[in-house]
Amino acid sequence: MRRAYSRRWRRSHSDPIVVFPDRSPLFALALVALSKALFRYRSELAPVAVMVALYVTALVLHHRDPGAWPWIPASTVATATLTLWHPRYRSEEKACAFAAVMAAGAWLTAATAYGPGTAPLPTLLLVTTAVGAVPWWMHRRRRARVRVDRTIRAWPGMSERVGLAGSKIQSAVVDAWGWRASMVLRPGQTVADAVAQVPAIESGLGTRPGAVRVEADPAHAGRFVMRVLAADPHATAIPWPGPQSTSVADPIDIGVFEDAEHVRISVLRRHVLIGGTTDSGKSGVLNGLLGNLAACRDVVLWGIDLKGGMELRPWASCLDRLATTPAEAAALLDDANRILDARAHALGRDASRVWKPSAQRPALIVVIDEYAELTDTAPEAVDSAESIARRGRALAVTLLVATQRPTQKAMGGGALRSQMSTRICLRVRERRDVDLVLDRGMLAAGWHAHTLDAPGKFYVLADGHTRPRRARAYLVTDNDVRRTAAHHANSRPSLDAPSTNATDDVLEGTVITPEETLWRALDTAPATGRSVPDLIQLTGMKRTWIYDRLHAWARTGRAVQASRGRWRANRD
Ligand SMILES: Nc1ncnc2c1ncn2[C@@H]1O[C@H](COP(=O)(O)OP(=O)(O)OP(=O)(O)O)[C@@H](O)[C@H]1O
Repeated sequence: MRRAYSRRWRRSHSDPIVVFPDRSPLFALALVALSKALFRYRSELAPVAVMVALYVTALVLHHRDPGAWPWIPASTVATATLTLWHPRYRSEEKACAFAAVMAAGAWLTAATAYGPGTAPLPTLLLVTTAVGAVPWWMHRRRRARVRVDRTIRAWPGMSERVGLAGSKIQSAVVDAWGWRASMVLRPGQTVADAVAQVPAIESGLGTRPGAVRVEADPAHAGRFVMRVLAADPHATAIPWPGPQSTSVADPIDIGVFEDAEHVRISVLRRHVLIGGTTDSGKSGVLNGLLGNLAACRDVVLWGIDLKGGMELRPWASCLDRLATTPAEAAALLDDANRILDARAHALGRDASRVWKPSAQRPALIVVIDEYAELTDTAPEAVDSAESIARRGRALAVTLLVATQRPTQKAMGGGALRSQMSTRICLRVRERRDVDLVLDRGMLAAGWHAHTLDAPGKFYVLADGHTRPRRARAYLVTDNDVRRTAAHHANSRPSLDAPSTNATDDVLEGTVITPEETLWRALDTAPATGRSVPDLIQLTGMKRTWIYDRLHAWARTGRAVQASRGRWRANRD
């Protein structure tokens, strides 16, 4: 249940004014203190107020018309049923409200008929109120709302103590993880002032460190949103739900924000930069993206992994090409440029402006894990990468780049980084790295990636994500990767004819996919075939992967089992 507190709230919740005769100051002071306490604890005292109201109603009804009691059960059932349809309540809340209305109605019926003072009705009322009050008192969001009410009331004084004197809470919303408030700054104050005061605000509100977030309001320099988290929704790893995308045009769900909203980013026509220190979860984010892209029939995936293929090898069966040495990487990027030329030519012929991906004309995504390795070991490839970054968008050739620290040197100059329109910043070691990954000025605007405290936590700057909101990526396990890669390996698309023709003349000598290696091994096998252990060693792939391909090719007559456990190409 969400509830907005606005100016209306202030009008209807202003402190009560107590009027009393000017005779006894002590009595007057006691009355003021009591009425203030009753007002302050009105939410906690609500069950007692309901009990008193029920008793008085029963007293009046019993004295006026005790025979009217049959009307009460009918209206009770109608009211209780209405609570079940309330759209803002969750099912447990509806069940509690239903039970409370039914119990109150039953008691009121009996008390109207027999009189509220007739035993055991008073005892029953007391016991039922006490039992019914427990879930009310324990209710997490009721307590959160009360805390928010009190904070709003205390803010004028607190704002001075936390260094934001004159700022105001304009409205507040309680949600599943805590609450957030629209704040108005005093003229002259800036969001940067609020960001600088975050630790003081946390101390003033009495929260744990790290519970308060400040987000600028893009529409007004004198306003911001203050997010207060009662509990950290990112405290534990969030399991990967598996691939959700079926087309490269679908935004990919890579994790969740703190308010449980999903983080969806587009990779079609948008180059992606993933930055973060070692062990911050870069490969996890890459795996989440690859897991979804592997399930899409309109994108071909190429990979460059200069850490010996450690990160991308598990996806080999879904990658059309995988480069693991600097020479292979340079050749791969060269080929991607040839594809760009061929596609540009094809588009010119068809008088089209952009390459629209389909299963027959797939997009091409080049994944580069640890870009700094590429600039270090294959500097000649940097121009090719930059050319893809500059020209690739319209031609549906996209880069997905991960790096530990995207300095000018590591990125081979700033040209590539400036083309990356989607930035994912995981934990960085130094404050200034935030501006390196995201862009200049982002640290000052509240994108505090240096304070992220667990792997997989990140900030994202992309279309539709322009505020500094913390998110956590799904945890993609090795098992998830194995299962997803095996599931989609046989249904990957091939490049379109213009793209294939553009690279055909240079493919000789470049790295080939495990599938191609397997086919060559079968094609050159002796008449007695090659053993499965040999095929495993030649391709570097698992037994199940080998058998999946062999059986698929055997079904189409492409390969045959020469003898038990030995296979070759069908030459008949
Ligand atoms: N989203 C996540 N949730 C929880 N744990 C995660 C998440 N992502 C990664 N981890 C854990 O963090 C550790 C490091 O992750 P990962 O290898 O992805 O980091 P990295 O930044 O790629 O590291 P390196 O730079 O050394 O390659 C792993 O043990 C992994 O299980």
